[in-house]
Amino acid sequence: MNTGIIIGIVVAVLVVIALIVLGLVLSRRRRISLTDERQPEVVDGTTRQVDRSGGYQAGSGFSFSRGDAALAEPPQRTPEPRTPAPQTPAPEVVRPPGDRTEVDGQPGVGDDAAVPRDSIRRGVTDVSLPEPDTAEPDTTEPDTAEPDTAETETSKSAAAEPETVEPEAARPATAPPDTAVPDTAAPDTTTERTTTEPDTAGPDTDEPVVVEPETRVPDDVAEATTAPPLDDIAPTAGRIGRLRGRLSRSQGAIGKGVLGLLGAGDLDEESWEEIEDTLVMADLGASTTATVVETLRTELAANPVRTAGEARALLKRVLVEQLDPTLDRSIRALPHAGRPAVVLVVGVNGTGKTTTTGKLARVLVADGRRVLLGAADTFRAAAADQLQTWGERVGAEIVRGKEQADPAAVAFDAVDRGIETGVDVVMIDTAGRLHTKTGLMDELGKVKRVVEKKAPVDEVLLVLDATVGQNGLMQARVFAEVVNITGVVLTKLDGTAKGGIVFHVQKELGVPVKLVGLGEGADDLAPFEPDAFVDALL
Ligand SMILES: Nc1nc2c(ncn2[C@@H]2O[C@H](COP(=O)(O)OP(=O)(O)OP(=O)(O)O)[C@@H](O)[C@H]2O)c(=O)[nH]1
Repeated sequence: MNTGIIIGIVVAVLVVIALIVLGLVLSRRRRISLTDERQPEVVDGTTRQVDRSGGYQAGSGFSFSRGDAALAEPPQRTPEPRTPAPQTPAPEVVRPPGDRTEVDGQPGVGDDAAVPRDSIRRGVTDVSLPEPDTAEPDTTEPDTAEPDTAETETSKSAAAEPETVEPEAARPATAPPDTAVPDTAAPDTTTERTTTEPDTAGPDTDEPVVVEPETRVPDDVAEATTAPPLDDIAPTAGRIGRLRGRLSRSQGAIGKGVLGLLGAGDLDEESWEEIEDTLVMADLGASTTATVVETLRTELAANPVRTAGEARALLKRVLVEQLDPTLDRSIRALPHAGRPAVVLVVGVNGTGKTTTTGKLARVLVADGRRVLLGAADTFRAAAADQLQTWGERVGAEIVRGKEQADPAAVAFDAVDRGIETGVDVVMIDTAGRLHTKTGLMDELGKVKRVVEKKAPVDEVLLVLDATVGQNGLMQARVFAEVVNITGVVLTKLDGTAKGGIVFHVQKELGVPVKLVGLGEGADDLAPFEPDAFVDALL
């Protein structure tokens, strides 16, 4: 055969083979796969929370609502869609100068505190609780006084500082669970501060750090090996019923004590006095006690009870009435106007703010919400560590600052970050403060004002320790003056016979008790429901 013909045949065969291969490749590319091999695209620190809830929704137990204050301000930034959270590490939040509150012509946070921030550290945690004396003279200057000038000076001094922008980015962004982040964040963040930031005067004013454990992990495999295991969260519905036994001490006082007397038949004056004493001892407060006794006397005069059951039903009705079941006890923790809800948690030290913040975050996560925690308790490094652990257990991101950093700056950055990442709610844990330290209270007021430059604060939860009784009320009054409290959380009800404080607190403050802490366990938080609560007491 002619060589030319052979070459022609070979070329033709090669062309045919090439065409077949090309056809196969093209047909593969066009094929639509029905299996999603890219699940990790929606897995990050925040979407994990959604996955985690797995359709598990809170029942009627906890009630969440939208804050209406938000309607006033339009959204400043369009939040990102929920699922696509950043895959790449977002090591530190660095705000452009224009974003900082301190260049808004407003006073610098902490500038009017009685004790300057850059002086010796305030020993908040060392002061015993509670301190009933509220008469400490206020030597603090008004908010709007000096701060501006002082700020300008500190800004200048900061501007003079060398801006050695450094290897910060190379530092692993994810703090290990038990590592104190303040230490890792400490030295180099100062160099990242812009010249107009609030408290550049001191070395302690570092930029808040975002800790988002899960978002650092690129894919499922790595996540499985590095992310801490997430907690199982106890069902949120019907908790107060399940935790009923935790109220046993109060139960003995109010329930058994008063019921025993009521069921004893005709009551003489001595018996009524005993009932009154029992209620006062249980911390119902003089006014509520008087009303309860008066109502019981009237009701019993008209319709004497014949059985223990009737006595119980009467006492329950009278007590529930005192708790005003019509009050709105929903937690304003739902996003609105394209922004996350902002919940501020305040109270003196040791009442259980951090614990409550963590517990509530769990409930929200269980409800399928995306939560960001702001550790604005910068007075106590352990508080931020504690909160971080809570966050890691449920997969919530946390923004924290170095110890002694500006709490308002941390709170501001937490809200900013929450808006940026499109979470549902930002919960800010503040430092424990004593109402007798007026400067500290000023600072708390500022935290709220500064946050409100970014987004309205929807809920201010005052955490009160039920075991301190009446002193808690004094604290509450001072807090109510500084920040507009919208709800009370009564903690440690499991450790006291004075469950009656619930009545007193609500009547005194005119603010509903919304949540109760019934133990140190992660899920020992229950919504306050007057009917179920009184039921548990009796
Ligand atoms: N028994 C009981 N203990 C609680 C409850 N809530 C909180 N605690 C405990 O109270 C202690 C103080 O709680 P924290 O959350 O650290 O209090 P805090 O208000 O954040 O304290 P500071 O950070 O110092 O301001 C911890 O040991 C908690 O476990 C509760 O409902 N019942």
